[in-house]
Amino acid sequence: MRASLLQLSVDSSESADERRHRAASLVRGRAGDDLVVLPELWTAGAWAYDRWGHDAEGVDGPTAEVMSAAARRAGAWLHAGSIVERDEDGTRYNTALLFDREGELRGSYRKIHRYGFDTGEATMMGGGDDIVTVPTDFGVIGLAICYDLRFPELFRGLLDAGAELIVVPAAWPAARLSHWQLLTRTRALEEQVFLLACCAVGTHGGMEQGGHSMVVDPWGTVLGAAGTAQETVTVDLDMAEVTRIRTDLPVLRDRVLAIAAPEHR
Ligand SMILES: O=C(O)CCC(=O)C(=O)O
Repeated sequence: MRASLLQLSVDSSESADERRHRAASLVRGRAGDDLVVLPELWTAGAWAYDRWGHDAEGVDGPTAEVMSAAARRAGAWLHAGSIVERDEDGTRYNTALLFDREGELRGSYRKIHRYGFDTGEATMMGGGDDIVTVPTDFGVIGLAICYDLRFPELFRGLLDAGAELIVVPAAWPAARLSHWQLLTRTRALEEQVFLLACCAVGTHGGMEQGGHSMVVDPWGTVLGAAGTAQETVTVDLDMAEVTRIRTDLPVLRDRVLAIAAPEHR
């Protein structure tokens, strides 16, 4: 299967609506791909806290509408990155959306681990509760977002739920690029999955986002990587590699589940 990461520039020079239409045109141009991926919170801006109230929307809001149409036009599965979701009670979430080739919303995931410690997302958004995997015609996709990369237990949960390919949209700070490069490879290697990590570039809200989107195979090898400009990374993935590597190097079979007992948590 063929996948593309759209490493989008997200800065304060355009409105959410302008960026939505720019992103949609990039997605429409990916006809022939099986999966297209966008970064985290690219509509409002992950670091533009002052925009979140204005740009928050439902999972059937303007981003979903435009992305659904773009997925249908490209004939590809579309991981539309994440949006600032506002639910009917007014609570905001950082929510990833996954559309199928017909533009149907087939999965949504509310980011479980909120970044910011005592600021930003950690105080302005609610956290999700659910591990989400979605079966597709090329394999089972697991969903995670940015800061989630620091929490291996989520990725083990995705593995146990059947994930063969994990998609991670991000707005990772450039200042911690080395963590990004280490964690993406580590999560792919430890769960023996393909990991598709799509980061934004550009500066807004005083934060430079690091780019360096990458695709890592279940052996931990980087199959494709971007730099620091807006660009597209396209890779061909042999999904049979997941079973092959899990069979040839059967470390997952050697898990000792007793050490995950609740008293040790
Ligand atoms: O963990 C980090 O260093 C960055 C996380 C982050 O930027 C995010 O979750 O939005």
